[in-house]
Amino acid sequence: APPSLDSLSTVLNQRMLLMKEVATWKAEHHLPVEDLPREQAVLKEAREKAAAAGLAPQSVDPFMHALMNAGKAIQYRYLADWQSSPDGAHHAVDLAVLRQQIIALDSQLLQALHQRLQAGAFADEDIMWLSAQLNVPNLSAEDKKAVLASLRLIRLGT
Ligand SMILES: C=C(O[C@@H]1C=C(C(=O)O)C=C[C@H]1O)C(=O)O
Repeated sequence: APPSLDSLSTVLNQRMLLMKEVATWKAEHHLPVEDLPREQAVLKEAREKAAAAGLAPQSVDPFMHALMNAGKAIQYRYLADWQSSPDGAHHAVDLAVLRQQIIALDSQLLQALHQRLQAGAFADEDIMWLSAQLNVPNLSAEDKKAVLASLRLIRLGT
């Protein structure tokens, strides 16, 4: 792997894999996928963690939006699949627990990004390598591209 991209790809996959669990909870509790107040809270937390990790806080906004858009799209695809054949045996994990895990992963993501950017800007090979590593069920090629493109907008803090 190119330097310091390993943990970035691992944590990105972990965050997107959790979307199946989130969708399971929402299906059981008849909750909508999109929760805009929650997205605001996630974004605010990400800016604070970005600043603490040594990144320019606003520069992570497009990345966080792309991640949350990908996360919602993954959930919608699960819910569409379960419409005709419910995932009956699966026991839902509490949404509050899942959200704590998501916030913890975001913190790790921002730290990994800081480490990576200290070694230099993302090169085309880095993006290609990451693209091959991101393999989560129900993640579309377009959503993956948007997440990867937004990575290049992240800047070190001053
Ligand atoms: C993951 C969730 O679903 C959606 C995606 C979010 C995210 O990726 O952080 C946040 C809020 C929701 O719009 C959630 O509700 O926690």
